[in-house]
Amino acid sequence: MATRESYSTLNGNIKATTDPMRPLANFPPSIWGDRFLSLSVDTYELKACAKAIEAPKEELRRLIISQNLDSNEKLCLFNYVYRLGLTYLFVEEVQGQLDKLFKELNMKDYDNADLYTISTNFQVFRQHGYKLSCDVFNKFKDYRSCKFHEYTVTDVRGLLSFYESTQLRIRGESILDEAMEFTKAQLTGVVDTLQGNLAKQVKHALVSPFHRGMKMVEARLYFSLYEEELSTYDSLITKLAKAHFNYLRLLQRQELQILTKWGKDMEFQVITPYARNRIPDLYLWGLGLYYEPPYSQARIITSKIAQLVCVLDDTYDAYATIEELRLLTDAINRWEISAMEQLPEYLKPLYKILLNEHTELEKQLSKNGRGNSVTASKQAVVYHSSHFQELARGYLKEAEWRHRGQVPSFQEYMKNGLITSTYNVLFKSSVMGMSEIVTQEALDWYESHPKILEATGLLGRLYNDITTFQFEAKRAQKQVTSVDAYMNTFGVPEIVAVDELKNMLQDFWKDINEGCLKPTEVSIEILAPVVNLARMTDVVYRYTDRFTFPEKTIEEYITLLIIDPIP
Ligand SMILES: CC(C)=CCC/C(C)=C/CC/C(C)=C/COP(=O)(O)OP(=O)(O)O
Ligand SMILES: [Mg+2]
Repeated sequence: MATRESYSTLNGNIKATTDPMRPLANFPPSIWGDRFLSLSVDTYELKACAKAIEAPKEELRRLIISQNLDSNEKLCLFNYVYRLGLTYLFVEEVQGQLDKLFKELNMKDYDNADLYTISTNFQVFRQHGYKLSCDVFNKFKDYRSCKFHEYTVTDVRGLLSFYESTQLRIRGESILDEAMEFTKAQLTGVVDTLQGNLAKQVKHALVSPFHRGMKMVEARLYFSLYEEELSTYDSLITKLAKAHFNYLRLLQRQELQILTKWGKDMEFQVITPYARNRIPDLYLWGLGLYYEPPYSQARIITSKIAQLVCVLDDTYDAYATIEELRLLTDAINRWEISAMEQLPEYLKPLYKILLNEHTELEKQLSKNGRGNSVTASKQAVVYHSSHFQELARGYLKEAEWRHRGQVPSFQEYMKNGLITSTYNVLFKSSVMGMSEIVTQEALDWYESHPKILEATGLLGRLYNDITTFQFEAKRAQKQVTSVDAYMNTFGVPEIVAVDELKNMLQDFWKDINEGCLKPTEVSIEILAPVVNLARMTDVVYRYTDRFTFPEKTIEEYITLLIIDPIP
């Protein structure tokens, strides 16, 4: 690295001679400051809000299992329940009903059904893991002209639901690939001519398709955008949804207060002033992974780990010199407090936090867990620290490429990219946090490199690269990304490389969708945070890097979920 002055290493001890020139990124500061420190949540109020859910929940349970609804009415009800984020309250009931409906399904039933009905049925089955064939859409296509029928174009509600269905496609479903392009083009063409809520629904779906959105935000928006439809259907659902949003909002305020206090106690602002100190934004990631109340511990652990990963990433990419990074990586891989001695003064507090937080986690999980879950979560902590070490080595590899001005082959980049996507660390954080439901079997599954995990990790790596490579190229040394590696390996210009990487993103989503179809390798509860992480990645990196520049999306989402009152 070009340094104004430099550090020298003597027998593993670094001596600061003068200030080196650092690859500072000038990240914008968090807009939240200490704002959430003063959020106080009354425990009595929280309990009362939890209690307010019970009565409408029981009423809705009765409706779900009642014999009075026909199959289409049931699927319609499950669609509302799912889109409002309420399915987890009725897992067994919904599962039992869908099992029966899917078994009894006769494809002939769809002969006279319209585009909206078929698309909604398709979404409900696929969202719950039932592989309803995409052939149900064949009748909307004219096979002589290879085009979708003219009459579909005038059915905007049907088109919208068809567009949402295409987001659930897997590899080989070419009719859904075509339908995605077709519905998107048609909806884009008519959106400005539409009125009222339908206009808002189409506009929103074009910007953020439901399946790829953050669940709780989509639920809140669904509640307001589909209010008329919901209220004509059954006031019971709106009553439950409102009580549920109220409870969740309070719980989230409490969790964010705890995390803000933790961030202040850790003094990130003081020890890593060069890094992104973004607790509320990273809490949003945690919330995106699991919003259900029982996963409070998981949200808090994941958000803390994400903040640690964030300052570590910025230390590697946007502050330390290559010599310092070699020492830091070595110390992280030694994972013992005495290794702190080899670090420059400014890195010592960060190193101490990394180790201390893991020890704290171990203590907390042993204290809270029960029976087998203690053994599994202890094992998860071990895996977690080893993935943290792997992450540090991955970050160093990137730094060495950058330092030498070397561009690796695309294959080599992707192998390391899976590590630097941070997803192995984040997945292990979720395993630790969800300790109540984590078994040794689930842990073994994580370690067996399942396709859905790889697809989610690589989705993160490529999405992040595509939206950040231009910003990162402005630093003192150019960051190496998949865009450079692809251009170099395949000898194509930047525009072609970016296009190819974007196509890969679509394939990763297809693999993720496939991994959620029955029979799944692990339970839906274990799969949920994996898919939700892919959703958060899509939300944050779909257009630009909305993590580094959070005023669009992240700030709007935090305001909607945590600050604004429930209407
Ligand atoms: C990488 C990725 C998809 C992260 C999403 C998960 C997440 C919230 C991780 C913690 C913060 C982090 C490292 C953000 C990316 O920074 P960056 O843009 O500087 O990442 P880079 O240095 O790896 O390119
Ligand atoms: Mg970075």
